[in-house]
Amino acid sequence: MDETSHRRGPATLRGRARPSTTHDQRLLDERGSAEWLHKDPWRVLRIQAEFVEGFGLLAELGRAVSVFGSARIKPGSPYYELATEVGGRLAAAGYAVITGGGPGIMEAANKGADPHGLSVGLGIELPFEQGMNAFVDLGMQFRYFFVRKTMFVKYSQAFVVLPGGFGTLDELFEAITLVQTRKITRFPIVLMGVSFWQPLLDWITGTLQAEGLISPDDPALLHLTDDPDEAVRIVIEGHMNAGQADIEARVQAATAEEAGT
Ligand SMILES: C/C(=C\CNc1ncnc2c1ncn2[C@@H]1O[C@H](COP(=O)(O)O)[C@@H](O)[C@H]1O)CO
Repeated sequence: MDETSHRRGPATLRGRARPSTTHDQRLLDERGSAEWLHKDPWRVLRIQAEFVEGFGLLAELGRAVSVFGSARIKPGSPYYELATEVGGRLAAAGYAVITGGGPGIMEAANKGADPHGLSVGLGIELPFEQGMNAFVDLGMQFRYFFVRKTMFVKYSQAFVVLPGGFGTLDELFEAITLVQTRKITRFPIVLMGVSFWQPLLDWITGTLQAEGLISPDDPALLHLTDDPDEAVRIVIEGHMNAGQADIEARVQAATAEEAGT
């Protein structure tokens, strides 16, 4: 590294970006202001603590499915009832049901799950006061969206997505991207509410696929249904395939290890 460069972990800082002091200088030599306490590097510890608490809380969850959907859909609406149904059937099939812990579809899925199995809420701190919905058995309130999103993906074997707005679309497209890029494998994504999602699927095939922006196989990453039983069947089949693939991978690894010794 030349003299005009500065290395900070994996980052290279040159020219204007080069700091005028070192970490040691800032640690040992700075006096007075406590401003640094509010700066980003310090926040990393809070972020880290949130990961540790989340991993600790959910480590023994067992199999689980995350259910996403609008915070604004009210009890009594058909989508609320659908979410209650699918939450109940997933729990009866032995899956913990994880939601964002809020109102609307989240509350509906927790409500359906509650009498049959474990009902989980991963809430998010918002500018307005909002508690966990009344049907959450195991809950945690997160400060950071990205930490919370890691928990949904890490501790679920599938996502079920009901109609929603930006928050729901964000959660859906993150999951599709993770599956498409094989960061998570054998992970069913079920869209419930055919008339709501069909226009999006038409755009995905008619525009994204037609313009070569996704692979021809990609639209098949999404399953579409209005039937809670079919949604649960897709989840269970995906899970069984994942189990089979894991067994095959372990057999292959063991065979390779034996051959090497
Ligand atoms: C808007 C209202 C409450 C917001 N409360 C939320 N609590 C927990 N999780 C939330 C909340 N809002 C959004 N989310 C997450 O995004 C998805 C829903 O977002 P959408 O824009 O409503 O589709 C949901 O799955 C959550 O994970 C007023 O009551």
